[in-house]
Amino acid sequence: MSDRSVFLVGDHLPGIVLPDASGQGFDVMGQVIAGRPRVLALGGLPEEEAPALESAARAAGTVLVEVLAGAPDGTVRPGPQRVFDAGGGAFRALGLAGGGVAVVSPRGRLEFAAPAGPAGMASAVRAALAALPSPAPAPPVRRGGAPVLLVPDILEPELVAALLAHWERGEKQKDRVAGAAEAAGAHRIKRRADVFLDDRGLYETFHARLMRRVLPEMMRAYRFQPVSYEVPRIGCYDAADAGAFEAHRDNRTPFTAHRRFAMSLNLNTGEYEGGTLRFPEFGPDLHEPEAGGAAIFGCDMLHEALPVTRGRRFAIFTFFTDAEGAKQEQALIRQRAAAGQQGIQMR
Ligand SMILES: O=C(O)CCC(=O)C(=O)O
Ligand SMILES: [Fe+2]
Repeated sequence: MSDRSVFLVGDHLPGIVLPDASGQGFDVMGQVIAGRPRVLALGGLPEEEAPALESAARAAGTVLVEVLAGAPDGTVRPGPQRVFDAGGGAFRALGLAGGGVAVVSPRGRLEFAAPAGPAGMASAVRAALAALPSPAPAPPVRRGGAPVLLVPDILEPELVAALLAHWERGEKQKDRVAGAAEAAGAHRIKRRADVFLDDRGLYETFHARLMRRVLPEMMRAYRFQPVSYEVPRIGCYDAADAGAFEAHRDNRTPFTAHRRFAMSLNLNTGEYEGGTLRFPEFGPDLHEPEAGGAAIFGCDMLHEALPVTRGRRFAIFTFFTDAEGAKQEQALIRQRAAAGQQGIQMR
């Protein structure tokens, strides 16, 4: 397995199917246990501690799984689920080649990974259990709302800071909307200063996060697999400018018809007032993912970014498309090139 298959904390995990003691496949991501935290003890637990740890895991609403190096041993015993990873692929993919504790979040992400040897394994499992978020108070019953996918923690704070610095340095495009016909009224609709993400290194890191943290969520929620997305732009809505993007759909011009899903990923929160996202066709709910998290929604949905009334709101935006949309988009790019308009060049 190459380095590319090593998952970082925060990445969405694919199916992890390993044989149990009798050789039967057990999927750590399978529907029988998905939706609960799963605590993986890679390297196994001391036999005398395993039953108590399993009870503690169960009491915490989690599933404890021992992942053992070596082939299935044919011994079925009470205690935690035991699975076998003879090739060590799961150990390496989780970044714990030498063993340790990994936690898979209810959402299906690698939430935590810490190396531990046999002597420290029991206390590492206890520490992981203690660090799990406590269960939410009475959950709300929803009877409406927009079909918008909210994905937290896509970008880590360092990457957010680098993107903000890129905006500071970059050439600002003010109030630009796709399509000449709308451009005249652009300032009315959109009051935002954008900088394209045209730095290759930053783009590549951003791309890697989308691949691991956004595409699997879009597949699960919408069964949609983008084939491409527009060059992302970092936007600033400034209260000084009554920054806002009034109600619109994202695919209603010849220049935007190829778009299928929009992503609006916040780069800061708590530093401005207003600036929330609203889908007026679906009621008054306001959406504001925490910094590093995004709202992803279909491009046919009417939406607006409410005016920023204090401070500045920063976010990064892109639009995903499918194979058919990508063809349309390529045709547009060729038309523009023929008319002497250069696209965005990566630096
Ligand atoms: O500010 C937002 O979150 C939405 C931006 C938006 O709708 C757009 O760029 O088309
Ligand atoms: Fe939009």
